[in-house]
Amino acid sequence: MTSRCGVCCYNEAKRVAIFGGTHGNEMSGIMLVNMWSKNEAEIQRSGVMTKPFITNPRAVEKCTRYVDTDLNRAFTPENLSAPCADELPYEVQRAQEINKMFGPKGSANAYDVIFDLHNTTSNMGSTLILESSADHFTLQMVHYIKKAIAPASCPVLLNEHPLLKYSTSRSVAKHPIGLEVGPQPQGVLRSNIFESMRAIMKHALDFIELFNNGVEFPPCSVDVFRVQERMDYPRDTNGNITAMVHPNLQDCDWEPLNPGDPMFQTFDGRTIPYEGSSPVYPTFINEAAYYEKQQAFVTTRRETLAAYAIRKTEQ
Ligand SMILES: CC(=O)N[C@@H](CC(=O)O)C(=O)O
Ligand SMILES: [Zn+2]
Repeated sequence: MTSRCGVCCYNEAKRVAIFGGTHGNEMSGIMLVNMWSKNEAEIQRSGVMTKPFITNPRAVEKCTRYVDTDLNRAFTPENLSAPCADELPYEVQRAQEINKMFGPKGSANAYDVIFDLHNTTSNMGSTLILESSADHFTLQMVHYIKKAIAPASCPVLLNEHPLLKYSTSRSVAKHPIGLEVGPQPQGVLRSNIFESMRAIMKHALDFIELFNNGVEFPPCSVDVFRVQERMDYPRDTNGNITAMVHPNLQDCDWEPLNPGDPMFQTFDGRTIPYEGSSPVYPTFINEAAYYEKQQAFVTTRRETLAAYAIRKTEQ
């Protein structure tokens, strides 16, 4: 809501959750959430209730992405309204439980903010994932985090593509935000990745505390990478991949890929170039979990979003 003076007012963010283990083999987020569950001091802020929570305990137990189906695709209206039944896939049942605890999605009762901690095998660094360019609270938050961790960089991935957007665990909150840090192999804990995640969460919670204390954040602009297109590996008629990510592209997340640049390399050494008409910024390059999703990487375009000034609604 914009008031007459052009400031966007949002309610205080009193209920905040930090999700880990939405994917059971992404270790840094899981370890942080387990650590904070034992000792909450580090994530406590005045006037905020912050709940660390393991979203997919069975997958964590098995150290696998999921048991029956991807939990981070399961928060669809159909799944959330399906009659409860033991025959439902485990993650659909779990999505219903999470929706009861932290939602209901889209309602006034839902948690204010949910951070969802993920790790990627891609060389993406510390990436914040937004689901809406119209949420000025999260835009201001990522602006604050980017400034706080500079000169280290913190790219923002905006996933509001009509077809490529999916129904995430965090989407039950009023203000969902994903944190994706890599590279970290599946099932592996790397101290540098763990510490990067921890630092970003510190700044994110500091922002919420300032906001709740009545600080007004002035209008600002935020550079984001908007999801454009899913690029699959070349495949044969049986669906088997016939090429790999080209060495020139491997690990080059967020760097421009120009028309004609090498994209894939076939097993017999042939180069397959990128044939788009203009430069794009690839990310999630060679993410292990995306082979099954027919995705070698996703292309993005750079965009600058305008964030309105925000402050808390006066009670
Ligand atoms: C590697 C990985 O799991 N990435 C997440 C991204 C996100 O949370 O939006 C996913 O596909 O669900
Ligand atoms: Zn994940």
